[in-house]
Amino acid sequence: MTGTNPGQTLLILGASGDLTARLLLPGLGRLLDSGGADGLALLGAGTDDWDDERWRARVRESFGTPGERAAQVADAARYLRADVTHGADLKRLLDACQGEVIVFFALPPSVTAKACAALREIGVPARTRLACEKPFGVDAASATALNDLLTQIVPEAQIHRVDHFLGKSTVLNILGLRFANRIFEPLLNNVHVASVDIVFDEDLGLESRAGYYDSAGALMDMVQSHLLQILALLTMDAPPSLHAHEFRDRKAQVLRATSVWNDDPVGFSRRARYTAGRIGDRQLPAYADEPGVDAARHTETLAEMVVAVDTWRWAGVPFRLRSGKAVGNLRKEAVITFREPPRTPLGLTGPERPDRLRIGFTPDRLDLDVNINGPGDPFVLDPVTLGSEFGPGDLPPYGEVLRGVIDDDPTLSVRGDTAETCWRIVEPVLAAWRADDVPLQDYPAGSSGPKDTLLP
Ligand SMILES: NC(=O)C1=CN([C@@H]2O[C@H](COP(=O)(O)OP(=O)(O)OC[C@H]3O[C@@H](n4cnc5c(N)ncnc54)[C@H](OP(=O)(O)O)[C@@H]3O)[C@@H](O)[C@H]2O)C=CC1
Ligand SMILES: O=C1O[C@H](COP(=O)(O)O)[C@@H](O)[C@H](O)[C@H]1O
Repeated sequence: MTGTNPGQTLLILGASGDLTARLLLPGLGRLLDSGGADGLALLGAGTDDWDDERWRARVRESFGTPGERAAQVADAARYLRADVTHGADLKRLLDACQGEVIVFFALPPSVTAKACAALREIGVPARTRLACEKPFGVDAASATALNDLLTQIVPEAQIHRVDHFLGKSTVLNILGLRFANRIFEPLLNNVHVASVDIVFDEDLGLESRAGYYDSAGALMDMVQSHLLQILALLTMDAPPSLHAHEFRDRKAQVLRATSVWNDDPVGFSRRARYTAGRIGDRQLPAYADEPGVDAARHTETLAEMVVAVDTWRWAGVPFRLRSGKAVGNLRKEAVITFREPPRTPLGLTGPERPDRLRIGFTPDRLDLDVNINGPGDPFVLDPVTLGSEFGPGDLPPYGEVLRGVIDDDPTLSVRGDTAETCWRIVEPVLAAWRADDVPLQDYPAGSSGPKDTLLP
């Protein structure tokens, strides 16, 4: 144990996995060195025949260049071999924990469900927290079943459904942008806003994740989870405080009012899959030819859908959501496009483009495009862009997420009912795609995406 508080053990189920190595441990290392997790012990578990030393080497490698606090935790980390779907193995793991237990399910979703069923049988120590990765279920029914199972193990307040986008400082900056000044918030409604685009196009391809991704696809992987969370932050009413219950109530309200535009999933969704192509100096094979992919599944690597947020404030404004893999021109931003001014005085001429507020998620920026008088002739309009960089956050997203779990603060986790609501929003689109009512388009890796798009 390190630190001075009574202590907690972070029990990572799936210690040898990709999520643990690439995201979870680096976030933990930074959190430890910031002083945000004193007294934490680390126990890894998995089916691999590792010992403490092998696990400590993995932890150190993922911590990068740790400071003193993180190095201490790495040196004291322990590993136990276990099949986490077996109650007896889980009991052995829980018995090896000191202080309060945080169980992080860094497991394939089907294994998580089995591990939860086993935990329900054996019970867990008081105040145990459960941290579940996305995807949370595969549809509304399975999310409801998983919620039922989890709440038979611990109360809802001790369940953290992780969405690492909510730990991104740029995403959280939406709150400051909207609610810490008088400039933007009065304009964010259907009187002034024509449309909103939330786009997360990545240049990454499958990256050897067929085992998970081929049964998920872009709609489940990104839109159902992360992009709907961004939509909630952009559309919710101001919460009186950022306490978990108020913040999560506000998000839940707008998501409950959200549905496919015109209730028409065929007209207002698009799906596509990348073919072979080049991105920078990388040559990507067609998604369908990637190892582990079953081409007949028709898994989409790019998804688009348009939703309505049917509230007084937002009725009539289309929200276009899109995320794609292997896209050439990176676009990771939310763009709020304003309506035209009611009238431009006669005598002012020149090019006009819509006023836009752009919140960039990578790079982390804020840009406001507005029409004003430019240099030279004062009667000729000129579009200008006023921009600013958001400062970097103290912690990476998984550091923020882990801080919430360790501090027993569920603000940045997704509430059970909201997880189900998000499935309800996308289910009509999933059904239309399964019925083949929306054609699966192609786009070459490295291109800007499919021809038939719902984005302007
Ligand atoms: N990787 C990523 O970038 C992201 C992943 N996620 C989510 O995180 C979760 C884990 O994903 P990822 O790390 O990529 O998956 P991996 O397949 O890389 O890792 C899964 C881990 O679970 C272990 N495991 C499987 N079955 C058992 C079992 N019965 N008992 C004990 N351990 C078991 C595996 O060990 P072994 O191989 O030895 O069986 C492995 O260490 C998934 O829900 C995924 O959706 C979310 C966001 C990003
Ligand atoms: O959860 C996921 O997010 C990443 C994108 O998030 P980033 O923080 O790494 O930019 C995405 O690539 C991945 O497919 C998805 O599972």
